[in-house]
Amino acid sequence: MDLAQVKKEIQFLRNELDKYNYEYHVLDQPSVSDYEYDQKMQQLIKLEHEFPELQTPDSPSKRVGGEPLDAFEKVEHAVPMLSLGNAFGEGDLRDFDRRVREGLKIDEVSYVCELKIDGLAVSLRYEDGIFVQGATRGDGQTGEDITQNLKTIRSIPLRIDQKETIEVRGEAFMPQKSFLALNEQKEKSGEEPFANPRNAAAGSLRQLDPKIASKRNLDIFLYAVGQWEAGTLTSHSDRLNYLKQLGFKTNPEWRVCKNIDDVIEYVNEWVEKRANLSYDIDGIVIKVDQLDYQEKLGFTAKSPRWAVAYKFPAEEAITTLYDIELSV
Ligand SMILES: CC(C)(CNC(=O)c1ccc(Oc2ccccc2)cc1)c1ccc2c(N)nc(N)nc2n1
Repeated sequence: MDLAQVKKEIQFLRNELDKYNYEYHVLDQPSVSDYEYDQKMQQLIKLEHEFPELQTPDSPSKRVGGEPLDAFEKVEHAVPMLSLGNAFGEGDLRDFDRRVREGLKIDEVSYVCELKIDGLAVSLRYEDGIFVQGATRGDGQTGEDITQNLKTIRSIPLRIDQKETIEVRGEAFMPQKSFLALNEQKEKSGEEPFANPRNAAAGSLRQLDPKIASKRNLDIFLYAVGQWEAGTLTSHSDRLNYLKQLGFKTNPEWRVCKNIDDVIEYVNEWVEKRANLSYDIDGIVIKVDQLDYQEKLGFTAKSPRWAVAYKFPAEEAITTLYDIELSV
């Protein structure tokens, strides 16, 4: 094959692998076998190895992790990653709603309720449609550059069909199944097991060697947009739909609630349903849906006045469950 044909073949393989990856890890609807996926990946890696000048940072071959880093670089977030005030009961939620309605001088305001995934907050930056940088939350202003590790999360798109610079935020996490398998492996090799999936996800993303992170089956749900010049949407729910349209994995359980009574109903529903999820959650995040209302309410020193995290009571039961699972 001449160089032009190699280029075409590489581009074809990349598009195929990106498509398979999206179907499997974002839609959970694979259209090819693992064997066929691996075959195509091996072909791509071989061609990129033979023609290193055709390597690009957004190739699906980068999912398996490159060389280990000596240290993580610091990253200044273009837009700070804020934290959330907490609510511990129905009274706190009604107080939050009252403060919001008084701040807006209106009688009823709709909210978006989202599951609060028990993982690690991260920010993903895309320039010219390419995933160029991923960082931890850090202190909200400065985080650590963990781009290489985040590239190994198969549900993170390495390219999106949007040219404006955009920063999206979400929670990286380890599914319970992967957590139990990892701890079994650690038990077998006499290593200290992780206490919970959140620590396992944080520990995996803090590995300097991306090949380790690549084997940890991490996943992510995106839930917010940070910097985005071209942002013209008017509600948070529209933004969640837009993130999904761009190819990001968003959590399917979010709901628009027309008032605080519906929010409380949603929260109570998930106190029960939480145990059936394949990942850990530690609460529900409630956000004023309309972006102009968010703008009007603004922020305290470190949190938005238009959002709150309802925290579930810390569960002994869950930890006991992991202990039982490990002991069998
Ligand atoms: C609401 C927000 C705090 C994100 N939003 C921001 O971080 C944020 C940051 C600057 C903003 O605007 C500013 C721009 C410039 C300066 C200051 C603020 C607006 C929102 C948040 C935090 C944690 C969440 C979580 N664990 N789960 C879900 N599901 N949602 C979450 N949402």
